[in-house]
Amino acid sequence: MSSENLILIGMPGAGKSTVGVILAKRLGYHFIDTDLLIQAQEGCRLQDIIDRQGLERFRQIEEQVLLGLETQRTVIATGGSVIYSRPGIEAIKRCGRLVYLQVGLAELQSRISDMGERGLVMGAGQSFSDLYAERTPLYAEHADVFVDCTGLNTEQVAARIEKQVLVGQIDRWVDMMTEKKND
Ligand SMILES: Nc1ncnc2c1ncn2[C@@H]1O[C@H](COP(=O)(O)OP(=O)(O)O)[C@@H](O)[C@H]1O
Ligand SMILES: O=C(O)C1=C[C@@H](OP(=O)(O)O)[C@@H](O)[C@H](O)C1
Ligand SMILES: [Mg+2]
Repeated sequence: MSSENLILIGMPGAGKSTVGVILAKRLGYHFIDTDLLIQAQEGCRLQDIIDRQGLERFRQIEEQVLLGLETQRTVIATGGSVIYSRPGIEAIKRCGRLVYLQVGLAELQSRISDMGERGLVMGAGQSFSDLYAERTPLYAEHADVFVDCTGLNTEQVAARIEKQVLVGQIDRWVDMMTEKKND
């Protein structure tokens, strides 16, 4: 594994926080969760920020935390709403590879029981399935690695990410060597 960071993206409930820490242990990497960085900085829960200061302010705070990331050899679990910030996405792209945890809508819904307390960045009148439809193409647009998590437990997802990231690195190395040979 190289020294770059691995950044987990995807819908709320996809397993970014849970799998992230398992993956970090497997790789011997550090682990950070940008949601926890926000909570530590603001001294309250995400839901409290949204309730007291609104969605727009939450998004600004999240963007500022993404822009301030300075880590190496770290698995970074992001919040599902990072995808709305162009500068935020550019910042995390500079940090490492974006790994998209793909989980179907029904599976996500079965995992998220605390929708009203989870602090989701969701417009008035928007349903979870609206959010899924809106965001899925955005995650896909920015992902470097796509991980199909269907039917896998957390350990299996972590193992799949590790394998796919490694294969991606070998592919990139082979491409580089081929380009050099053809120069
Ligand atoms: N692969 C999985 N299989 C079953 N449950 C999972 C899996 N990944 C995560 N979960 C569960 O789904 C819920 C949301 O996981 P979490 O890591 O908080 O997701 P995220 O950080 O992407 O919002 C948690 O209860 C977690 O235990
Ligand atoms: O997708 C969202 O709108 C959000 C997801 C949360 O993180 P998880 O994706 O880890 O649940 C958290 O960042 C915030 O409450 C907003
Ligand atoms: Mg999370």
